[in-house]
Amino acid sequence: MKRYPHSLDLQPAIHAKGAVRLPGSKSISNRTLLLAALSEGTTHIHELLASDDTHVMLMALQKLGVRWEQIGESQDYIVHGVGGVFPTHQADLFMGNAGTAIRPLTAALAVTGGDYTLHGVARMHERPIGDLVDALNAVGARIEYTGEPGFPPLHIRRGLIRARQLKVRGNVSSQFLTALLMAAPLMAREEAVTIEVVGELISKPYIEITLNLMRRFGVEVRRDGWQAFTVEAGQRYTSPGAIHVEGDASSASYFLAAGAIAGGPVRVIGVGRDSIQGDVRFVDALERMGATITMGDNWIEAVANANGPLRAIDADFNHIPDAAMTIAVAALFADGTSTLRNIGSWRVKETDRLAAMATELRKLGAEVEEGADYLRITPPATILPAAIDTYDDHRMAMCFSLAALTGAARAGARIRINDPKCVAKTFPDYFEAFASITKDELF
Ligand SMILES: O=C(O)C1=C[C@@H](OP(=O)(O)O)[C@@H](O)[C@H](O)C1
Ligand SMILES: C=C(OP(=O)(O)O)C(=O)O
Repeated sequence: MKRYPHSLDLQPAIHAKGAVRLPGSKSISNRTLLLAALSEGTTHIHELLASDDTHVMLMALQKLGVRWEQIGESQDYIVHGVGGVFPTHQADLFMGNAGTAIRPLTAALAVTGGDYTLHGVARMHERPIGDLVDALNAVGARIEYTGEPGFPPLHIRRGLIRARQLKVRGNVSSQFLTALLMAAPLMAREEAVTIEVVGELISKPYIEITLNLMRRFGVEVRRDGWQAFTVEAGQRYTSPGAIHVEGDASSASYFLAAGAIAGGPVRVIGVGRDSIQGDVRFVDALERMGATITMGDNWIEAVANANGPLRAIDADFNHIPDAAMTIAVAALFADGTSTLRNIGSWRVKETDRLAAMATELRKLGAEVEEGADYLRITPPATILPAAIDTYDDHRMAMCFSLAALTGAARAGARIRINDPKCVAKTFPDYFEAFASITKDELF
């Protein structure tokens, strides 16, 4: 893994320009690993993400008796599927802070049966999982909390699943529905399984990623809008042979925003117009702010507004909660007050992102109103020098690097990023990639 100093001083950079090859998508990587493990046959995964979140999934699968091999030094892996039953029936699994690992694995392990404990870093033990546990225990799973009720660590024992109809709340995290969907074919051996969503579902595009990958592994899901999802009996995961992981669209957001803020063109390679990741819709927000976006099959490019600064934006960001953090920092460069709405889920992610974002934007001189589920950001006349705390949140480190661009340069401000190594959760080489588009103006 990368070694970064305790803090990183970013020199102001006037222009951002260049091309960046993206690391693999976290959401696709961890879903693909689990589906490949559960399926019949061998799957060749191309360009898996190398990061903390995929590492914990790979290690967990290994402990569960799933065989996989990395091809040389590449990010290509071969996973030998176990056909729906993990060989090891007892394991203690460390899940780091990876929501895309702990939630789907909890459902899969509760259904396949065995004696398992799942735990993570301190923050993981503050991230809710109660809606998923309730949904599973209601149909006969035996999941217990070994710490605070509603949160990991968890102890899973063999239960007797009687699942025809499951109900899950969708307003805290979409990952609970994703977890149940991925486990549903394992429950639907003899009878169809329907999962009903209770109340509002947030972060909807992530469910499309889940359904898309399940289909590629041979399982069709019938749906009634966002309310109910049915897996017919007798469907099994089967390997598609090979699968390629797209570049990460959330990771793309930092570079595209850099192009929109500081001239461009900045191109990201690895994700394009046919992406299955909802976060590619981040470009709609950048366009509304005045940037020019061009998309190819496998790339996206951003150029700044030629006629003046970025325009302020007032929009609902529920569909792209991760990339929306990038907009919050881009708002520092806009011509007025921006409002990011419907982002309440920020409070239960790597940190309380609403509070963290408000605190750190204020250090740079912005006026910030922090609502229960919104942020209103008025940029300062000039960005102040500041040491940005990152709260062990990779996205705080990555999006605040943008504060070192043009506006800051005029003020001569240095931006310090504390604890930059937290980017390892999804993008260990982030700061090298960021330096490459600002060339020798940074560091
Ligand atoms: O399913 C996924 O891959 C993800 C869903 C989102 O979480 P929520 O559904 O909790 O908003 C997102 O923030 C997370 O980074 C990845
Ligand atoms: C919320 C995030 O992660 P997780 O998959 O752990 O929920 C994120 O990457 O921004």
